[in-house]
Order: sequence, then C-alpha cells, then structure tokens
Amino acid sequence: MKPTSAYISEGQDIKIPLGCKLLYHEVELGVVISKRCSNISPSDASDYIGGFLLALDMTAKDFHIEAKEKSRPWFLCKGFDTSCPASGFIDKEKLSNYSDTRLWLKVDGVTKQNCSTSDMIFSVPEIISYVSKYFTLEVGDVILTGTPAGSGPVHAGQTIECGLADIAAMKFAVVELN
Ligand SMILES: O=C([O-])CC(=O)C(=O)O
Ligand SMILES: [Mg+2]
Repeated sequence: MKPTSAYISEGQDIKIPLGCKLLYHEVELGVVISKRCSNISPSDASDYIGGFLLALDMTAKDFHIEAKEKSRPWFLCKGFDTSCPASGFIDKEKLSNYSDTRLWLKVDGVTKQNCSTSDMIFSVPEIISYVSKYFTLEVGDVILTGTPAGSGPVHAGQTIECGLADIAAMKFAVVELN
C-alpha cells in the first residue's frame, strides 16, 4: 500500500528516505480503476479498467529486508514520500495491447530492466480480480502490477529513465532527503 503522498510526477525528485542506505528501483505497469467494484471475476475485470500509468515502485530495500525478516508490514519500505513516481494517465484505448507491451528502465543511461508485460506471472485481469476479493476498489485507485527482473540500487546523483513502449517515458533524479 502506498499513500497518495507517495506520488510524484516528472519535475519532482525521488528523495532517499531518512536512514535508508539501499534504495531500489522497480518499474511497473499501473492500472487505474474506473468504477467502484468488489469481488469481480477475471473475465469481468476489463470493464473496470479506465487506463494505465507508467510507475516506479521505489523501495527502501534495507527496510524491506528487515520487514520480511521480522514479519513486519511493508508500508514504510514501499510508501514513503516520493516512492511512487508516475506518468500521466494513459487512456485504455491507447494501450489496448497492455498484456504484451515493453517496459524498460535505465539508470544513468544503462539498461537495468527490459521486459514485456506478457512475462507477468498473473495477468492484469487476474490481479484486479484477486485484489477486489479483499478490498473494494474505488474510482482512481491504482494497482501496480509488479516489477520484472533487474530491480536494483540507485544512489543520490543518479537519474532513472523508464518507458512503456512508445506510449510513455519519464525521467527522475534521485537526491538526498535535504
Ligand atoms: O518488492 C517486492 O518484493 C515486491 C514488489 O513490489 C514487486 O515484485 O514488484
Ligand atoms: Mg513492486
């Protein structure tokens, strides 16, 4: 879970959270919900997709490792301020092939993540259906669908660039908190 205060858009910087020594990038396809829904089947899920976002699930990996070891919640390691850099809204008509679209990420110009959304373990409709069995989804809710291989560290002074096919691309600087 990420609070809405985690969102940033291009022009804002990714800030390393207090005490974090290992910040990881995760490029992800985000799905934007268009209608309130609960307990829907995978076959009905596409009726509830309004569109998509290109997003980064920035993760304080050292906090994440500790949370996993101690069976603690992930809210802090995934939800701190600036942990969700996001593109503008991409209408679903513009991304009809969302289940086979290239997602890529570079750090200082070097490719770190590059995959097709067809490699996802669970499809977007399966993910929406699963989440909706536990949480009522509201208009404008965003579900990040998981990151491909290659997630890794970024440091202050580096630049992350990422893209979704030729539909969206964005660039963010990583900076110290102050
Ligand atoms: O960081 C993790 O372990 C889980 C996650 O967000 C992903 O796979 O996208
Ligand atoms: Mg993730």
